Amino acid sequence: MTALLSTKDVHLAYGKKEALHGIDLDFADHSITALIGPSGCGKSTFLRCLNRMNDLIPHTTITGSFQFHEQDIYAPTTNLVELRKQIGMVFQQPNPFPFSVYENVTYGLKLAGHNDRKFLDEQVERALKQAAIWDEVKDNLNKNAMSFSGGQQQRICIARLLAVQPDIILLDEPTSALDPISSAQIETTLMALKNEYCIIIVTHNLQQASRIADRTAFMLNGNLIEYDLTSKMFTKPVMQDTSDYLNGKFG
Ligand SMILES: Nc1ncnc2c1ncn2[C@@H]1O[C@H](COP(=O)(O)OP(=O)(O)OP(=O)(O)O)[C@@H](O)[C@H]1O
Repeated sequence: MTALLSTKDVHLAYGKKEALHGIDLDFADHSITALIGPSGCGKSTFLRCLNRMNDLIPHTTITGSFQFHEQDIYAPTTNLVELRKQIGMVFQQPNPFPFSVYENVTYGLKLAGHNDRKFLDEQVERALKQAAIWDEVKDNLNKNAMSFSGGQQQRICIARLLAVQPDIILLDEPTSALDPISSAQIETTLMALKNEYCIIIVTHNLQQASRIADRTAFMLNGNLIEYDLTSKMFTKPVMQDTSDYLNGKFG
């Protein structure tokens, strides 16, 4: 596998408490990787390392290597705004800005200095189509994004991220606050997006991981226990802990 993003020996401590104990994970382009494991095992912490969201948490120490496009994500010269454009994040609770759909999707582009109306219109349509929400909002682009359903808001947030053409999409339990139909729509959207992006998703939903992820990483107590093709891990896990977790013995 050729890795777009490669991490080695990642340790993270919140104050004196170490939450990640040396994680090595490679992520391929054009694929979905799921991070699974019981509550508190460090999935979200690890995910947030990938676009330096943990930098915002005081007293956090991070060591290890994070190579992305042959660049060290934690190099002092890294431009964080640019990094978070290249490695965007979708959260558990949909968090559109309290503006129109159009303003949400053009937000990052305008920040980057794009003002040409035709260009912005094209990008809005492209991003909303990629996020599979265009048909539902195309006649209401000036409506407040927060007036849509939770599932629609989540897809608007995905479109907002896609507008700035990221390389990697991080998702932290993006469907756990949604109803089953909205969750299924997001899963279908992600399956289509993986043809163009590297997608990394934290999920508690093992069925979801088995449905959409090419590879799955199982974490436990801040350690990476097993990482493999999802089809293999879910049928023939190597480690006993993985087998026990997948069989519902804990977690
Ligand atoms: N901001 C923080 N400050 C201190 N400790 C934290 C912080 N965030 C997480 N932790 C601790 O780090 C460990 C890993 O938490 P994390 O949220 O990454 O796990 P998780 O696997 O994503 O859990 P969940 O599935 O419940 O979201 C836990 O012990 C948690 O209490």
